[in-house]
Amino acid sequence: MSAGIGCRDLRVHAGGRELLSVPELHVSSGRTLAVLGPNGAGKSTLLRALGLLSSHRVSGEILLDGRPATRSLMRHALVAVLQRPILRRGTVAANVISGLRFRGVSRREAQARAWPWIEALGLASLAGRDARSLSIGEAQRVSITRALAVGPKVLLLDEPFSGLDSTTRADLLADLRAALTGQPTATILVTHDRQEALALAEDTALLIKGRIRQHGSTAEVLDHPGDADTARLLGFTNLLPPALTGRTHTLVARPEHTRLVLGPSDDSAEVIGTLRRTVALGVATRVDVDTAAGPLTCLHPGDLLATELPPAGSSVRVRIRHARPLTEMSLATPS
Ligand SMILES: Nc1ncnc2c1ncn2[C@@H]1O[C@H](COP(=O)(O)OP(=O)(O)OP(=O)(O)O)[C@@H](O)[C@H]1O
Repeated sequence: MSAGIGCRDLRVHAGGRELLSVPELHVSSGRTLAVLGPNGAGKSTLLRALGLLSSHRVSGEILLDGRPATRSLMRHALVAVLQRPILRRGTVAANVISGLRFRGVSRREAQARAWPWIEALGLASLAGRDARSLSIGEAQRVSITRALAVGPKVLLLDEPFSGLDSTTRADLLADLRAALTGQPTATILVTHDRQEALALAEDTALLIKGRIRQHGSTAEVLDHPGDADTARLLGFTNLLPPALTGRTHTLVARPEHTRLVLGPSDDSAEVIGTLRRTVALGVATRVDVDTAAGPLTCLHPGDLLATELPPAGSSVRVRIRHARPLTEMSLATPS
């Protein structure tokens, strides 16, 4: 019996169509899985189905510690944190404690158990504040602290960082990762942001059109797209088919690894194209190039002077560093 949450032959239907089909998935206690996918991929559908929270037609098995989950078992095991924090009236401390109180823990014990989490998540100075006066970032921090204080077997996070500014998000991600380390919680983070997957999750599953296309360690999955859809999702937006490169596989590359060749060069790995447009982005300059096999985007660091770049319509050479072949990864669940 494997501790954690999982599913077998999970299918979800609504509105006369299949929204999700996941033959097998398992997240062990103590590990975090990021489910990364574009809008409409089925991420929230998967999360709700796993938590037995779905209002759609669901078939298959949801497993808690290797056994079929019931609603009552799941209610005790699970805490979910959603995109918009829902806080109760009262102070920050009262909100953090409320998760434990809701589970029947006495006030005295709830306070004793919640306080270390209030301190660990940096909320001590806000503990007496009215929760309704908090910023969205502070409110989400309270919501996450309330979830952690419960010590859940399963923690489901549905894009909880998406409304936060980048600094607040980075801080909360780091604090959450530190707080989860060593805890026997199986955590699933739904996100469309690969930086969040990198910051929080040891494992990542790529979900596209209701199917898991890749699943493995986060570092491996994020760097090894298996098809054009996953390449786009992971930021490898430049596709180079064999006809363009002479290689046996299609290669993919990130724009930041794709540059115009601005000086003389006889590098045989270059690609020929026509410069379509140049856009100054402040910290970088984007150059769009049309090739015989489709468009390529180059990203040059800094603000390139117009005089350094050839005019639109010029024939240009493009050099690609760190191109990756599209290679199917194993869909096996990581241990
Ligand atoms: N009741 C319904 N009937 C038909 N289709 C539905 C229903 N509810 C959701 N869907 C569809 O299911 C698909 C998956 O939705 P879901 O909210 O799970 O995606 P998501 O990956 O979480 O997207 P986002 O990142 O935009 O929140 C979408 O195409 C959505 O339109």
